[in-house]
Amino acid sequence: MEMIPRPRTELAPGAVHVPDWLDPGQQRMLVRACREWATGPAGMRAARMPNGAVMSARTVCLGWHWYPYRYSRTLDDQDGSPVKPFPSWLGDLGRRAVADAYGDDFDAADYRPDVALINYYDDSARMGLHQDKDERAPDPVVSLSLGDTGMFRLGNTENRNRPWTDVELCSGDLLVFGGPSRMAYHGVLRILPGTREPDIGLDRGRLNITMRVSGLD
Ligand SMILES: O=C(O)CCC(=O)C(=O)O
Ligand SMILES: [Fe+2]
Repeated sequence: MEMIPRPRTELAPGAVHVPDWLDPGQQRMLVRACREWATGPAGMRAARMPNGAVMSARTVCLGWHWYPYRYSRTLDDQDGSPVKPFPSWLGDLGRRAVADAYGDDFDAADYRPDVALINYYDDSARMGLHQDKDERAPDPVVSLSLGDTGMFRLGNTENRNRPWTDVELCSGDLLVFGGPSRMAYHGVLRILPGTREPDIGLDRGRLNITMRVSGLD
């Protein structure tokens, strides 16, 4: 947490950054949960893109398993085992996140995320600009950051060029992007090693949890 409070910011219409949304106890609890989800079998892996390139972030999924570029109930690009369940408490947290970010602008009570992607970034990992577009529902994406700060870029919905807004996502920060920003290109430019604070049980690197509504059944 910073000494100088960072303001809550609307980065673009429908994209709201709420710094320090999670208190240290909640962050610690989430790190513990991520550790459990990351453990094998069917643990974290670096997804392979259709062109053969391997992502530098490592990912584990809950509810629906994502691999480039679709969702499945089974880990088709790993051992074929069933995806880990999406816990209802995580959905509750996602609903509170949308309610806090949007206030009355969106009926958060109806927000029912059924997918989470947990990404782990080591010091050199990044994530190229992309859209989250394998979901079939228009609902917002909820993003929670833990550990080292990530330099995040929120672009426009048309292409990977400007305009964009760069923002540091620090441990405990919430970002919700929905509405007119739901299809915004976004990515992680770099990790700022050694910036994690407070002690939440993550010695290095950055965790990011995104919750989404798949629109699948
Ligand atoms: O790590 C982040 O902040 C973004 C992750 C992301 O964009 C994704 O998982 O699709
Ligand atoms: Fe994304």
